[in-house]
Amino acid sequence: MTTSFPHHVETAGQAAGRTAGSAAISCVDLHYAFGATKAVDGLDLRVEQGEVFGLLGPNGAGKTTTIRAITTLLPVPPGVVEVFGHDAARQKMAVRRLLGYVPQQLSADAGLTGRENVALFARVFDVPRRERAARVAQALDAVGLTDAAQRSAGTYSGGMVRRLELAQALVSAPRLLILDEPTIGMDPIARDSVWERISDIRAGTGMTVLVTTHSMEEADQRCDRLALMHRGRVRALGTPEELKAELIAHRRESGDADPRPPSLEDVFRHFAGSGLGDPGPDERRGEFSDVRRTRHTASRVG
Ligand SMILES: Nc1ncnc2c1ncn2[C@@H]1O[C@H](COP(=O)(O)OP(=O)(O)OP(=O)(O)O)[C@@H](O)[C@H]1O
Repeated sequence: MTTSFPHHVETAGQAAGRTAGSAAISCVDLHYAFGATKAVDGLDLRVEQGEVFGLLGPNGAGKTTTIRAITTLLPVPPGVVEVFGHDAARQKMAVRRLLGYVPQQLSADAGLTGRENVALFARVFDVPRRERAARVAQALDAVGLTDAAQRSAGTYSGGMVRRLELAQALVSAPRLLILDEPTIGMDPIARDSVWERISDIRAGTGMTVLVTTHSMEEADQRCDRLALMHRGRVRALGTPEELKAELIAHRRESGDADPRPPSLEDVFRHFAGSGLGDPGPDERRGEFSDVRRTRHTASRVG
């Protein structure tokens, strides 16, 4: 991959508000409830600059709610969530300018071409008009969609749709990329292709990545550190190897003589009381309509 992806350039105002050496993401005692449901219940989280950080947990653990708080889409009190030192309550626009977000819901429009979809995001994210065409072309190139850019997104395979959504998130050259289940509905080849694109871009820009996934293999292979969420809190935190070592130590202390080296699945079964596993029917390359079925559907996709 030869694409040189642009680095995020801070304005003077952004730089002034940023704490030197700040974490990419800091959440301190984050709470969020939907009525009586405590979706996030005292979450502490620190994601360092430049790492690929995996947020794992069973359905309903609070991962998406946490992401929505970080992306300023849910209201949080001042002083609780910071992104590169910017307060998500007081400096919403500064936070939004720093991040690219690929939500679970489809964000590509089937009726537009690939290029039009990315151009739309360039406008929404305020990429300067004179840079737009070049940045859209770079983003499409970075995800390997240049040749398909003139085709309608409705003709794309599931893997191509996800790469298109990645291009949409990348067109603003984010310092923090947030991916909510980026490879759901993809076969292993399409999955690897998405991660290779992300890895290429990170190598050029140092971009931080926060990802949620139900795939243990993805978490093990792609993430520098992981947090396991359960019932709105972080229950375990560390590199995949540290988490496995923690389970071995726990087995030793509790007299459990299981001689098998633990897998991440074992770690999560231990901390969350149940396994995570991949959602079943997604191990195939889907068409646009399949992706739509396997993910929550954005209302603007017909
Ligand atoms: N808009 C909402 N209204 C009411 N309850 C909600 C809403 N969004 C989330 N919840 C509830 O909050 C809790 C946490 O949900 P959340 O979507 O954050 O979990 P998650 O870990 O992302 O789950 P999944 O792996 O299924 O995506 C769940 O009990 C969920 O039902």
